[in-house]
Amino acid sequence: MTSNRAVVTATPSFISPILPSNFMQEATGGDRPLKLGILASGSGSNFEAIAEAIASGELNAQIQVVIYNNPGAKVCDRARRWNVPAVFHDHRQYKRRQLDAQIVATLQEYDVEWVIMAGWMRIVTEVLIDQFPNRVLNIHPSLLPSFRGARAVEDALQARVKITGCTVHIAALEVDSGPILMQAAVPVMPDDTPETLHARIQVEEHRIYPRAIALAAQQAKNSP
Ligand SMILES: Nc1nc2c(c(=O)[nH]1)N[C@@H](CN(C=O)c1ccc(C(=O)N[C@@H](CCC(=O)O)C(=O)O)cc1)CN2
Ligand SMILES: NCC(=O)N[C@@H]1O[C@H](COP(=O)([O-])[O-])[C@@H](O)[C@H]1O
Repeated sequence: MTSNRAVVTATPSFISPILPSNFMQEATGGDRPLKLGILASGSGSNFEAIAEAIASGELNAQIQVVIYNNPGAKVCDRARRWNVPAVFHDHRQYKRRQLDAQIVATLQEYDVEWVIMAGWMRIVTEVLIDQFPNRVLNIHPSLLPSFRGARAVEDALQARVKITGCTVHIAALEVDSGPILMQAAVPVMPDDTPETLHARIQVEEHRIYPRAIALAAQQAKNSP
C-alpha cells in the first residue's frame, strides 16, 4: 500500500478570570517548548491561530508537523507560509486503523508530544489515542455536550438556540465526549446563516485554542 505522503517544507481568548495574568508563560513550563502535531482536514485557520500565538510569545510551543487528509486542503498552503512541514495521508487509501497507524508513525517521526486536532474530520481510534493518552486535543464548534458530530453549527441553527459557542476538550474514543478544557460562548443572531454563525464562533476558537493547549500542558505537569 503506497502512502500518498507529500512532505512540503518551505518558508514562514476565554481565559477563566481565576487564572493569573502570567498564566500562559507559567502554563507551558516557561522553558522547554511543547512539541505539537496538528491534524487538519480543511482550511487550517485554527492551525494559523496557534502558529500566531507561538510567534507572539503567547504560547511556548513549536509545531513539529501538520498532517492533512484531503488533497488541496488550504491548511497545506498555510503550513508552507509558516515554514511547517506538512504531510499528506489520504484517508481514502486506508481503513480507519491503518490511517491512524500512518498518522502515529508520522507523529513519532517528528517527535510530537501533543496531538492537536484542528478541524480534523475523521474519527480517530485507539491506535492513535492510546499512543498519546490525554494528549490528543480537539476543538468543536458548539458548547458540548450540545450538538456533537460533524454538523454542529447547522444543528445549533436548526435547534434555534440563542447561545452557542466552541469547546476545546481532550479527545476520547467516544466522539466529542472527552474532558472539557475550555469553552467560549457566542450569540446566535436571528438572520444567521451557517457561514455567519461559524465565522463568529471561529473568532472565539482562535482565541481559546492556544490558551487551552497551555492549560492542558499545565494540568499534565501538575498531575504526574
Ligand atoms: N475518537 C475521536 N475522534 C475524533 C474526535 C473525538 O472526540 N474522538 N473529534 C472529532 C472532531 N469532530 C467533531 O469535533 C468530528 C469530526 C468528524 C466526524 C465524522 O463523523 N467523521 C466521519 C467522516 C466525515 C467526513 O470525512 O467528512 C467519519 O470519520 O467517518 C465526527 C466528529 C475528530 N475525531
Ligand atoms: N466536528 C469537528 C468540527 O466541526 N471542527 C471544526 O472545524 C473547523 C475547522 O476550521 P479550520 O480548518 O479553519 O481550523 C473549526 O470550526 C472546528 O471547530
